[in-house]
Amino acid sequence: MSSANNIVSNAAGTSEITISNGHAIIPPTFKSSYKIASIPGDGIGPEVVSATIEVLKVLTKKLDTFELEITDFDWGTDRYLKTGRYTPEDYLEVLKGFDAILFGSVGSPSVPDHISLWGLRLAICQPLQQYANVRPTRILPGTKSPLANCQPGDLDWVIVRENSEGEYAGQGGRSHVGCDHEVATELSIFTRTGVRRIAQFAFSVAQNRPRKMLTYVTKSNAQRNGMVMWDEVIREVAEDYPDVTVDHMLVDAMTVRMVLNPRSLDTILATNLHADILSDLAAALAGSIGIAPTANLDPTRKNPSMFEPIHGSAFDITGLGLANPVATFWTASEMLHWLGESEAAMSLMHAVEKVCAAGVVTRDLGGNAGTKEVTKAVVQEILDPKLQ
Ligand SMILES: NC(=O)C1=CN([C@@H]2O[C@H](COP(=O)(O)OP(=O)(O)OC[C@H]3O[C@@H](n4cnc5c(N)ncnc54)[C@H](O)[C@@H]3O)[C@@H](O)[C@H]2O)C=CC1
Ligand SMILES: CC(=O)C(=O)O
Ligand SMILES: [K+]
Ligand SMILES: [Mn+2]
Repeated sequence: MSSANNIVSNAAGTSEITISNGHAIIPPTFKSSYKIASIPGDGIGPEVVSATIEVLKVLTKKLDTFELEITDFDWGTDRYLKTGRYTPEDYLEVLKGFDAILFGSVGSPSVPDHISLWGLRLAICQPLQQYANVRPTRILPGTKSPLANCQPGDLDWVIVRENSEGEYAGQGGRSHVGCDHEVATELSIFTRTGVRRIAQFAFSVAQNRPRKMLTYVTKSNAQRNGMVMWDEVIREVAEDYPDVTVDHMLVDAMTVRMVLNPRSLDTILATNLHADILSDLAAALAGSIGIAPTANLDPTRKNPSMFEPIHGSAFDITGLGLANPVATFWTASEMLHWLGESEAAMSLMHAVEKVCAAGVVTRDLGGNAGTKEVTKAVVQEILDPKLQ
């Protein structure tokens, strides 16, 4: 039987991992030192990843309970332009030697986006079976939602995104290229196994959150095959989680509900494409895409999982020192939870929240601090003897 586990962000703003599939339990393996592969990538990726590594070094030194052995990889567009590949050929074997991967972003104005995305991010997530993409979103203290009357606590969601197939399966092709009668196909692939495993995972997440609510999102009116199978499989899986309240939304109406009734949502399950879109919307509703984290998990723990901010390379602000590092700090906190280092994970989030509450925030959140000022403030909070 496949197993699922979950990252649970609770309403108090802390996270804890519970690992369960109703039956199987796969706890993390505690170590005195974890091997982390750092892949900063392109654009603002290196800016936010280096800020995060600085913060992690201070945190681990202060706690003195475990070490992070961080190895930096230059995999990205510069490497592609020089060698024709984003990674070395044996990159999967290399990554399998690590406990986790910390990723920035991939994408550059000098390479078509589909080449860069498939050359690095998807080339890692899909073969490593990181099928569960987990995207917690909430309004951090001291920051504001663009929604009128939406306070911290009114928007506290975890979006679970299918991360291995669906609309991003990569199947399709182009014929008669360049001719008037050119035809291009983009085939979505939905497997019963793939839907079942992500549904089990999402139900576990919902079950471990205080409200025990799952909203699943499809488009099973217009799309009458794959999406209808999604609905069927989710209803089957729901029978194993009788304590979870389930409801269903069509994706178009879901955007309306997210904006008009954020309190009515808790855990959200959607396909690769739908959840990709909904989670950028969720981040914006929580204040900025610059705060939102992602975990790309292989819940079986056979392969390392990968942690990244949900945002991309942000060409418009690259090199200006304006990138909000909070998304990657929160990402690192999720990574620590996954490794089982929950105390460290919570300390990091407490420090980030105190800095946000004090108004030391970047432009995207309405402040005037740069990446460096926010990073310095978080480091100072971590060093504060009062920080738990
Ligand atoms: N997982 C990944 O590596 C992803 C890569 N991409 C790639 O990134 C490139 C740019 O994509 P876009 O669609 O422009 O999305 P994007 O997320 O890079 O940027 C969208 C907007 O959000 C702002 N933004 C993003 N992160 C921010 C941060 N930390 N602080 C402040 N503002 C921030 C940007 O300045 C921009 O205005 C493309 O090549 C795309 O394929 C996009 C999304 C995810
Ligand atoms: C590629 C992209 O936008 C994402 O993974 O969120
Ligand atoms: K990213
Ligand atoms: Mn995205």
